[in-house]
Amino acid sequence: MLSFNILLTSFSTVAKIAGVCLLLLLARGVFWFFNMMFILPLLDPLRKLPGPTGSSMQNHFREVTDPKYSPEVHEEWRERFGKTFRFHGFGKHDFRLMTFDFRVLTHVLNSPTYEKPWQTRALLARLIGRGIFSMEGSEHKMQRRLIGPAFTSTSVKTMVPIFLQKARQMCERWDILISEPFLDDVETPMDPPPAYAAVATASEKFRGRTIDVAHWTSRASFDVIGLAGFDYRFNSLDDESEAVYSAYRRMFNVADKGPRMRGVLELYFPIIRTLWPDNGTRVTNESLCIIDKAGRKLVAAKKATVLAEAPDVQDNQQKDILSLLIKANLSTDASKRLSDVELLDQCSTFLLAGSDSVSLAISWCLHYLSQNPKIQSRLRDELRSKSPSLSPPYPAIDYILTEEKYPLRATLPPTYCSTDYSVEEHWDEIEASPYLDAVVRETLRICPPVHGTIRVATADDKIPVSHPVVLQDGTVVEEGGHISIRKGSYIHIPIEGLNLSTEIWGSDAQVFNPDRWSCLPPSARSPAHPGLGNVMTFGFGPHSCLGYKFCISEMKAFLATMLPQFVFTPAEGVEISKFNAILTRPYISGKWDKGTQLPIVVGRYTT
Ligand code: HEM
Repeated sequence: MLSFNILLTSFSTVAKIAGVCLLLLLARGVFWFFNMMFILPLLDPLRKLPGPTGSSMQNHFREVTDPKYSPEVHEEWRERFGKTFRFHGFGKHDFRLMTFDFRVLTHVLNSPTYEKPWQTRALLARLIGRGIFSMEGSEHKMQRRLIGPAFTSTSVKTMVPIFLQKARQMCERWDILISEPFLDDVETPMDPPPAYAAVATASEKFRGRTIDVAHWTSRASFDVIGLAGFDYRFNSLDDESEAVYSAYRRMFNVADKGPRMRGVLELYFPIIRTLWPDNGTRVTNESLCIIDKAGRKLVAAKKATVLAEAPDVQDNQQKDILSLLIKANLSTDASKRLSDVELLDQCSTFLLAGSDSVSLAISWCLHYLSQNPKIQSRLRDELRSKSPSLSPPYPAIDYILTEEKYPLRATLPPTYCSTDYSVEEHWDEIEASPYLDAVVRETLRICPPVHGTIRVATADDKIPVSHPVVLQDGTVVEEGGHISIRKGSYIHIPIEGLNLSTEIWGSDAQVFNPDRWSCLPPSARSPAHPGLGNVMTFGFGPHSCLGYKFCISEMKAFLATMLPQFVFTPAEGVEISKFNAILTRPYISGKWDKGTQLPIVVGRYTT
C-alpha cells in the first residue's frame, strides 16, 4: 500500500512537472507567435519602405515568383514604388526587400553579411548534398577556389567536342523520328508552314513531327554533363532508362511540382519524412540511394586514376571537371581538402546545376525561334554561310572527334572519328557567328532559367542606395543615403524582373529581339550593369554562376548543329506556359500535371 502511495505521489509530481513544462512551452509558443506577428513588425525598418499592401494573411509570393504574373507585376511595382521597395512574405507581418537598384544589389550580393537562407540551403542539401551551392563563408571560398579552375575558358574549350557530339547525336535521333513512317494517330505529312513554304521542294511535302524538345534536350544535356563533368556515359539519349538518369528524373519530377504545404512542413520538421513518409519522400530516398552508390564508385575510380597519373600531366587538357577537382584537391593543404563525401556532393551539384538549366535554355531558345520565323531564318543563314561544315548534308560530319587529339573521347561511339576537319576550325566558325551570340544572349535575357534568388541578412545593416527611396511617411532617402535592414530580413533578387526591366532595356524589353545586342543601351552595359554577360541570369559576385561559359558554349554548339538541319514551328493549338519550380520550365497550358513539355514541330530543312 505504502509503495502504491509513493508511486502515486511520484506520478503526480512527474505529471505536475510535465504540466508546467507544457505550459512553459505553450507560453513560449504564444510569445513567439505574438512577437513575430505584432511586435517585431513594428520594429522592422522595412515597414517604412513603400510597397504593395494586402490583408493580414495575404502574401505576394505568386506575384513575385510566378512567371505568369511576375513580368507585369515587377514593372508595375517598380513604377509605383521606385527601384527599392518591400513586399509581404508569409503575411502582412513579414516584410521583404525587393530592389532594382544595382547599388543595393551589389552591396547585398558582395557582402558576407548576406547569405542564402537556411531554407534554400536545406532544400538543396536534401537533393544534392552539401556542395558549393549550400556553402557560405570560408568553406564556400575554399570550394570556389578549388572548383573555379575547372570552368575557365580553356577548360570549357576542351569540352566543346562533347557538346558537338551530343548535339549531333540528338539531331540524328530527331532525323530518325521525322523519317519514320507517319502513323495516322501520331503525325501526318503536312504542308510547309507559310514562313517556310520557300524551303520545301514542290514535290516534297514538308516532313515535320511534333517533338517534345524539352524532353530531348534534357536527355542530351544530362549526357553532356556526365561526360564533361565526370567522363561518365549516361547515354540517356540512346536509352532513357539508364539507372542514374532515371533516378534523377524521378527525384526532380517530385521537386519540380513546386512547393507544397507538406514540403514546407518537412523543411521545418524533417522528422516527418521518417515518421510519415509519403510517395514523394520514398521516390526521393530511393533515387538518392541509387545516385549515391553510382557516385561513390565514380569518385573512387577517378581518384585511383588521378593518383596513378604522372604528376606532370597537364591540367585543363582532356580532363573532366571531377578529375580537375580531385587533382586540385590532392595538391591543396591536407586540412583544407574536400572529403570523398564532399566530392560526391559536388558531382550532384554539377548534375543539378549543369544539366536542366542548360537544357531549358536551349528549349526556350527553340520556342522563341519557332515563334519568330524571320529571326530563325536569319540565324540559319548566318550559320550556313559560315562554313560548309555547318550545312547539310554535312560532308565532314564525322570530323568532330579525333582520338589522338581528344583521348577522353575514346569512350565515345567510333562513328565520330575521322580526321578531315578539326574541331578548332569548326568551333572558331561557331564562335565567330555574331547573330548566334545575340540569339543566345537574348534567350538568356528574356527567359532566365533561374527566375530569382534570395538572400538573408545575418546582421543588422545599412544598405546604400543610388536612387531615391520615398518612405511611407514622405521622407526621402536620397541617392548616396542608406536604408536600414535588420538581421533575419529577406532580400529578393528579381533576376527575371531585372532582365525585363524597361528602365534598363527600353520599351521593347519583353520582346525577343536579338538585334538589341548590337547596340545595347548604356543602362544595360558595364559598369552600369554589373551582371555576368550584361544580364542577371547568372548573378554576379562571389556566388555567381561558375558554369556561365560552359552554358553559353553548350547552347551555341547545340543551336549551330540543329539550325542548319531543322526548321522549328509552333505546334498547332498548343499554348506554352512557364512554371517556376527551382527552374523556369515550359508546360502545355492547362496540363501542368503532365510535367515539363515543350512540343514543337520539327521539320527537315531542305534546299
Ligand atoms: C542556363 C544555365 C544556367 C543558369 C541560368 C545558371 C544560373 C545560376 C545562378 C543565378 C547562380 C547563382 C545563384 C545565387 O546566387 O543564388 C548560379 C550558381 C552556380 N552555377 Fe549556374 N547556371 C547555369 C548553368 C550552370 C552550369 C552549366 C553549371 C556547371 C556545370 C553551373 C554551376 C553553378 C554553380 C556551381 C553555382 C554556385 C556558385 C557558388 O555558389 O559559388 N551553372 N547559377
